[in-house]
Amino acid sequence: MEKELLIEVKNMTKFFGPTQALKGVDMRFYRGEIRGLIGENGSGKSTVTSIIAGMQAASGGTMTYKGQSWKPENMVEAQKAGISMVLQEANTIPDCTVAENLLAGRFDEFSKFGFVSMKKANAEAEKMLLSFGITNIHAKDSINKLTFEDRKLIEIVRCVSDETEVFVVDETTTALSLEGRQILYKLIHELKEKGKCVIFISHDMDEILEQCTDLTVLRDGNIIGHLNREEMDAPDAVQRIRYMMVGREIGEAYYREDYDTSHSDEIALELKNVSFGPIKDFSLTLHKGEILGFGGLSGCGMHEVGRAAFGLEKLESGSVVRNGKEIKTCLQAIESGIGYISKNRDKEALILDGSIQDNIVLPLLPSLEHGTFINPASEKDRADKEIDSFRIKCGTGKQWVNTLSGGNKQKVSFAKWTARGSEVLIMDCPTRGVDIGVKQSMYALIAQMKKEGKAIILISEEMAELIGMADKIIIMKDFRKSGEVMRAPELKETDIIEYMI
Ligand SMILES: Nc1ncnc2c1ncn2[C@@H]1O[C@H](COP(=O)(O)OP(=O)(O)OP(=O)(O)O)[C@@H](O)[C@H]1O
Repeated sequence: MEKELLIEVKNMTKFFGPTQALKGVDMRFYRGEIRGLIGENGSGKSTVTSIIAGMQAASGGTMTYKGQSWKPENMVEAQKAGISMVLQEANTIPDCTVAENLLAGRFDEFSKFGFVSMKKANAEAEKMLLSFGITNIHAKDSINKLTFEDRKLIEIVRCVSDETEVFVVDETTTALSLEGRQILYKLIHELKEKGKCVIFISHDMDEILEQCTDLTVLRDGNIIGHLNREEMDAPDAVQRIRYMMVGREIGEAYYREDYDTSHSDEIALELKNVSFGPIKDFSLTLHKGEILGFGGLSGCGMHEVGRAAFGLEKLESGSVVRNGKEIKTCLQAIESGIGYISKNRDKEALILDGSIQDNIVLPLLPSLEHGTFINPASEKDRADKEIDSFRIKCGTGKQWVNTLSGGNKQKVSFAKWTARGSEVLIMDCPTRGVDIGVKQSMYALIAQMKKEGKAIILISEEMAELIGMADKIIIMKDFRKSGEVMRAPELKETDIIEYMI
């Protein structure tokens, strides 16, 4: 059957100053498809989709939507016309309830004589949540109290309505919990069945191959090619897609290949009977040369443990200890050689209105000081070294972080701790949003750090990442440790899931 064309993009270009993000892109999107978009960090995926969704204008080219010329002024216009997009970064309105977030811009529907009936609004919000199968979040909940992962779900619920014709998901899965991912997958398949179009951006090849009906590969602002479902099922599909993405062969070796779980007896960091909020009496010991993985479902407490280990949580009792000293603040943590890559990249990991260089050198400034003077040349050298080794796609280190693509921002939040030579690294979803080539280098770097005797806490929603990298995996459930497994060739995801549910 002939597919019905929904959106056509012709010869689209986009310039950001000297950077050309799109170099004459042609694309067609049809009803009833889940179109994957894949490509290295900075290849133009978010740029092209954000233009379709009205967030910014193209520099050149044309678009049609349902056969008519399409040039939206803003996201609201696009959303009203049926095109909505979930962004990579957190995008909920703080200090409001879940209902206020979900119904923002729609309160007229629930008001009479200027008075809003919150009862009706809350009932509507509750209905929306239920229709997505979300039962653990409620209309009256404060959005501030929700986890990062649950706030991402709220964004999805807000974006999709009966009127949605095109739903763009920009690298969202890695921000969700494992349950959140299932809700998203169910949703996109329902939309496909209803003849809508889903544009699905992801760096996870397995996810793309499982969920999408078609795939488009971008590289450096160009479309490199398309694959249909049959081509995606071919035995050489993964190799072919990788080659299209990076323009060279990428080896299979991805995670650690060794099974050596030995480490020094020396303790690098200890959490001793720590209690705060729902976490009660939690202890852990991290040794030099050890990679300690943490996994679990949404709200299991693993992200909170990472924060506490970096001095970000106010403890009710117990202590965080490194080298015999208590760590009570993140400043003390940094001074004692601890680094922390937060999952909440834009809010906790980066100074968005600052340069790449400033972000990278900030934690190591004391080591660059000569008296009261900091040599600008050494700042630049240290930053340039990290920009090179992480292949951060930018003009110069002076470029502001908020102009980088999502994956390139993630590289900066990783690079600032490697530049500092942190002895203990707490990584909360460190490879979030980075492409396969960089992921490979990050994993190699983590394995190298272990060899150098550095101590690593790896918190991850990716079970393959935990199995592939950790010496020991601690599984959490309901804010407690529910299980523990050791690295082994025969270790499978099901061995971990058993302790999660
Ligand atoms: N506001 C901006 N100012 C300057 N450059 C920008 C801006 N937005 C995007 N760019 C640049 O445009 C290029 C394409 O970025 P885009 O976000 O589309 O990449 P992407 O394929 O979505 O990457 P990722 O996988 O990392 O999310 C990058 O080089 C990026 O730095």
